[in-house]
Amino acid sequence: MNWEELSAHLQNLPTPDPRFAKRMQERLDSLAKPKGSLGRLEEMAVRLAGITASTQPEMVHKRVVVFCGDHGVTEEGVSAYPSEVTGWMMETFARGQAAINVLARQAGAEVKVVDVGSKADRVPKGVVNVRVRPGTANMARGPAMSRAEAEQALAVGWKQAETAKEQGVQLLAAGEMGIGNTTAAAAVAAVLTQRDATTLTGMGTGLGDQGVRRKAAVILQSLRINQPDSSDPMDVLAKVGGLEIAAMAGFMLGAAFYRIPVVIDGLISSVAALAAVHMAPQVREILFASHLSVEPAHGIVLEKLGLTPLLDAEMRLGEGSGAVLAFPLMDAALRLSQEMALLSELGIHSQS
Ligand SMILES: Cc1cc2ncn([C@H]3O[C@H](COP(=O)(O)O)[C@@H](O)[C@H]3O)c2cc1C
Ligand SMILES: O=C(O)c1cccnc1
Repeated sequence: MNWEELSAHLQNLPTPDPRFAKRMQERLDSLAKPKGSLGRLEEMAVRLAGITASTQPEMVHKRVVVFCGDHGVTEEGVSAYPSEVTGWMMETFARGQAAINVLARQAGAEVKVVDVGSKADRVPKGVVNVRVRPGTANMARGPAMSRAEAEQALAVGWKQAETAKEQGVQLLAAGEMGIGNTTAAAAVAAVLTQRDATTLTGMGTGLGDQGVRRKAAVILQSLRINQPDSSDPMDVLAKVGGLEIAAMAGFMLGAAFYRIPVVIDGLISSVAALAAVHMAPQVREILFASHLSVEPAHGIVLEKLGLTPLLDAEMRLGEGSGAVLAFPLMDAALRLSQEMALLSELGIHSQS
């Protein structure tokens, strides 16, 4: 799908069907428990019913897509690890030995790894090679990429949602790998939330206080040099974003188009979500926030999205790790709606 076709779809993304959401709420209210007592699990089941237009949504086929891209801004010393780690982790994903592989096995989900812009010498077997360019340019010196490249990366993500639909995937998670991407994510977050970049800057992979101060200065310089237009999310993604961030935004837009729920992960995927919502507000309706990352910008971004995270496990990994941890909670929510006895079967009535 080319950019013109894709952007035409953005104008009329579907919204959840309130009739199915209402029927699910009625069903939950009739189960053998006090009304509302399953809290956020109930909310999840209701939302899933609306998104899938079904009173018995099935989330059997689950997938996390890990979008990989490198960042030219690593030249400025903004990460505790070198860029080469992105390629090494792609190898590890392919061997099934990264944290995301373990957590996905635990959750009964597939892992799909997509190289949208790494600088790795070779793309490991099993990793989808759709590289738009080998890493972004250093955003502290000029735009990270051209608008056309950002659009291409976005289309890569959309295509992954389309493929998931064709393959019958019922639940998605958006993950990423890209050394330097907490810098890009904080920069995009600063523009889209209109907050001061310094307060949004965190340790990433493990910078100390001095490193975090330097990183904040690099973000401020990148914003000053590029002057991204906050009313134009594509401009923001191109100038101070990243290839995997743009791809994740496209993935979420595509998932909204195909009515597939997406669980977002930590800071980076949440920033991609915010960019997607700025392009098409309906995207929010298919998104679920999994956890609250240690990164200081994450809570602010989730608040802007209007989403409440399910877990706070003090994680700061990425890859989609927190997102797949939330998969079993969604399974639980749906099983409860399907397997519990009804109050009426037990002859129980509320007295209020
Ligand atoms: C071994 C390793 C595995 C990772 N898996 C995810 N990340 C995470 O760390 C990176 C972002 O942090 P920063 O902006 O500080 O570079 C991303 O690749 C993210 O996915 C990793 C980082 C490392 C070192
Ligand atoms: O919040 C995240 O997802 C995160 C934080 C630090 C490093 N990588 C990812």
